[in-house]
Amino acid sequence: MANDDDFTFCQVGGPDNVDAQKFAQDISEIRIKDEPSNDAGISQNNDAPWEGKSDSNATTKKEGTVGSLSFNVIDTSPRKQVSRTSGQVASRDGGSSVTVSKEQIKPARKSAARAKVPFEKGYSQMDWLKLTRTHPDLAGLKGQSNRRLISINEVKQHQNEDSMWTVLKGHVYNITPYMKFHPGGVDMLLKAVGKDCTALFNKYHAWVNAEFLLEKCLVGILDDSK
Ligand code: HEM
Repeated sequence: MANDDDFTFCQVGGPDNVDAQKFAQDISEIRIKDEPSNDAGISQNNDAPWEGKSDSNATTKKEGTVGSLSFNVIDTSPRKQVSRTSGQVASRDGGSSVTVSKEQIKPARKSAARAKVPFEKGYSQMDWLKLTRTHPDLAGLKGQSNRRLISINEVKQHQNEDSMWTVLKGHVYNITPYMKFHPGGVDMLLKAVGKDCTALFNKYHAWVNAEFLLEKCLVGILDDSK
């Protein structure tokens, strides 16, 4: 829209947006002659930048003119999950401005099958945090520094029940004590033993803060010079 008088704002609900809501209501009855009309005289459009593209999240967009002004009203009323943000919207001719908040529709998270394993009594994430705070040597360092450079060959040697090491994001961890606490189960975590598990880790849960969870299991830094 090249017209200098064009402006766009959102129609929203909520007690703190009475002005914007009233304004939106006042103009919501306006129809556009040339536009092919549907039942409500509303043109469906999904091109607002904060919209999701799925049908369930569809928003309505009304366009029209008042005097020399043309406008869009984008109704983003919540269908499902929403988050709120707020901001200032002003007409481009420098005229009055209204503070509105827009209902931002989050795309629903894809329902990938989750394979979380019910934890055994005493092996919840809370139990793990307690253990990391109280155990004197979870990594099994026996006084050695955890800044030591460790080769991948040395990591490969730690694949037995008593000592299971893995590499994650350049850090070498002794994950033996974490095994039964892993929410994805022991079998899954066993796939990490003796190798660099960064790709696997990111595939399943890149969001997990392993640096924090495994802080006390750090045995050294991967020496990738060889
Ligand atoms: C080595 C460090 C790892 C840590 C600290 C870790 C930690 C976690 C945590 C905290 C969760 C719960 C996630 C949530 O509730 O959102 C989880 C779940 C899970 N993890 Fe791991 N994990 C590790 C490695 C791995 C590896 C290597 C695999 C695959 C081979 C794996 C597979 C899974 C699966 C399948 C789940 C359950 C599904 C899910 O929550 O989405 N994890 N892990």
